[in-house]
Formats: sequence, C-alpha cells, structure tokens
Amino acid sequence: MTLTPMCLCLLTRRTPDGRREVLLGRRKKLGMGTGKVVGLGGHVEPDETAAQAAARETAEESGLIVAARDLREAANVVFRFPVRPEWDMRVAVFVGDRFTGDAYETAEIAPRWYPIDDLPVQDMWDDNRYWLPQVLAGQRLHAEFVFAEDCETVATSRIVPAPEDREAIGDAG
Ligand SMILES: CNc1ncnc2c1ncn2[C@@H]1O[C@H](COP(=O)(O)OP(=O)(O)OP(=O)(O)O)[C@@H](O)[C@H]1O
Repeated sequence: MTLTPMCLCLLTRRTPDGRREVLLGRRKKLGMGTGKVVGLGGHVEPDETAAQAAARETAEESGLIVAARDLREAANVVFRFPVRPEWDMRVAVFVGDRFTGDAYETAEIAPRWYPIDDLPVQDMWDDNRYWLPQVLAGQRLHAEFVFAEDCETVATSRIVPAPEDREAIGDAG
C-alpha cells in the first residue's frame, strides 16, 4: 500500500517566564484519531510542497499565519497499520517559531499551547512519546512505527538520526 503524504507543523513559543510551549490540539473532526491531542497538519496536496501544506493546514486549523520558508523540516515519520493499510502514511514534520495571530478553535481542532517539558503524551497517539520530545529538543530524525492490531499501540519502532545529521558527525552507515 502506498504511503499517503502528510505533514505536521509544530509551532513553539516562549512564555514570559522562559518556558517553551508547543501548539497542539484536541482533534474534533470525525475519523482517525478523533479526541486525541495531535499536532496541526493533514494531507499534502499534489500541487504543494510539504512545507507549504504545513503552513496551509496551520492556518486552516488554528488561524495562525506562518510562512513555509520559516518552517524547518525536523523529522520524517512513517506510520504503518497492517490491519488498516489505508491509514499508512509518511509524515513530514516541521518546527517553527515565527508566526502571527492568535490560535482559535476551528471545526477540526481545539488548539492549545502545552509546556514542552510536560507534553500530554497520554492523550496523544502512542508513537508520540518516542519521538516528539526529541524533535522538540532540536534533534532531526527519521522514524517508522508499525501499529498493533488495535491500531492504537505501537508494536515495533525504528528511530534513526536524519541522514544529514549522520553525515555531519561522520557516520557513513
Ligand atoms: C498514527 N500516529 C500519529 N502520530 C502523530 N501524528 C499523527 C498520527 N496519525 C496522524 N497524525 C497527524 O494527525 C493529523 C491529522 O491526520 P488525518 O486525520 O489523517 O488528516 P486530516 O483529515 O486532518 O487531513 P486534511 O485536513 O483533510 O488534509 C495529520 O497532521 C497527521 O500527520
């Protein structure tokens, strides 16, 4: 089954007392992951880059305006659901801290800023605890998660540094 190209946009900000926060949100739209806390994002359309899609989805789901050029690609994550292969996807994950506007609730998502040192992982997809803290700490990585039959629990996972970073530290393999 082909992997549907998706994007995820992680915007961060610093509170006046110096704590870093990330914009996530409770997913309202019916379908995959309803009720979970997720990052903003969705499908990459054929006529756009993944960064453009991340900026567009952020505006559609929260009202925040971000430029694609201000987003940095931080991770590439593949999700496989052997009992539901139509859910298989490849997600380009972006992080950014330049944006304008105030996030508001939309039909799709109820956005909220969460402290990065206290992520709501118990309310998120099971995979997030394995990679989201690292990415928000500045690591770039590639990961693949295979979900169990319940389509909720991670059965197997593989996480490696992004190829660019591996070259930078002189590791050929
Ligand atoms: C399985 N583990 C997962 N871990 C982390 N994040 C996950 C995820 N599974 C899906 N996501 C993200 O959740 C968003 C909505 O996905 P999904 O419902 O498929 O797309 P949505 O219908 O909103 O797309 P459109 O807005 O119609 O383009 C999308 O950013 C996608 O990357």
